[in-house]
Amino acid sequence: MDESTAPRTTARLPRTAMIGVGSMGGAILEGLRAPDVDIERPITVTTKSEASAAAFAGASDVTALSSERDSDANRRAVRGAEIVVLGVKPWMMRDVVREIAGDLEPGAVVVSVAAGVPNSAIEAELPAGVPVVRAMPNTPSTIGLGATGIAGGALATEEHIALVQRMFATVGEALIVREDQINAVAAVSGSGPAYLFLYAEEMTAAAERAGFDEDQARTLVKQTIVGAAQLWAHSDESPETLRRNVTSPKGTTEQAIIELQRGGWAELFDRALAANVRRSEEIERGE
Ligand SMILES: NC(=O)C1=CN([C@@H]2O[C@H](COP(=O)(O)OP(=O)(O)OC[C@H]3O[C@@H](n4cnc5c(N)ncnc54)[C@H](OP(=O)(O)O)[C@@H]3O)[C@@H](O)[C@H]2O)C=CC1
Ligand SMILES: O=C(O)[C@@H]1CCC=N1
Repeated sequence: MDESTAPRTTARLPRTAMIGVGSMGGAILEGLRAPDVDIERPITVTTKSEASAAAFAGASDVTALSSERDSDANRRAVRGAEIVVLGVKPWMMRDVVREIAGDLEPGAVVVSVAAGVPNSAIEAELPAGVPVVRAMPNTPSTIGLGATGIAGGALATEEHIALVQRMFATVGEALIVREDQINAVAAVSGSGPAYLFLYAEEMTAAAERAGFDEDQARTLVKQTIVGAAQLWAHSDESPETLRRNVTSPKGTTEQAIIELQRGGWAELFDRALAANVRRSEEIERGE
């Protein structure tokens, strides 16, 4: 573990509100709801639609409010919260921040997970002195295996950043980075699960073309990806060594690897990551 990652801790996380619990906010929420996570419960969450809030009906650990049913839902949710996690789309962020600005508890830290929204843009909509921290998580947070980059804004102290790191460390690895690295975190790990799922889709389709039925192809590919990932997780070896362990000299893997390397992966990944970062920069410019 890098020294900028936080150890999992047993200290209780304070009262938390989450504005927007869709794909990403919902993944963080599910991670935080794990029985071994020590957090003040209930966690208050808001959604736009009543249908999304209704999914939490009967839950004792989550209070869900929708802005469709209650136009004050977001303002109500942040009252009493020491951490406010904003999980709405980037282009909704400014309106939501303006909406809650007057109802934040003194000392509350505002955490945005939005791509392409700088801390300064959020700070500009808040009363003077409210600390803001950016986090760039990913969806495996839902099972406690997330990877999150964290960068404090101008008013965030080491304690604020440590608190946010502690929260995200309960749902995976949480690294403190510079804010100018957040777009690259989005490109690598924020979006990263999608690249792996694309690999799974393409590999499954190739397996079907090689003669397996859909179920067989899915089983072979899924178990290979999950097994290889677990093997890496349980090993001190580099991916290169683990790859070489599969690749017998003059064997079959070697031939496939030669073909794959002809695809120019280094340039391909450079281009993909650069396109991802460019999109964050466009969002930042309001495009
Ligand atoms: N998806 C990912 O893997 C990642 C996403 N992010 C960032 O996370 C943010 C959210 O993305 P994602 O989760 O994919 O988006 P989703 O559309 O899945 O979720 C958005 C959530 O916001 C809610 N919402 C919309 N408007 C309001 C409102 N006015 N008040 C309260 N809640 C509202 C929606 O409610 P309803 O369900 O009712 O519509 C939904 O719960 C984005 O800023 C994105 O950049 C960052 C890293 C990874
Ligand atoms: O695609 C997106 O914009 C978000 C940010 C990182 C992952 N998903």
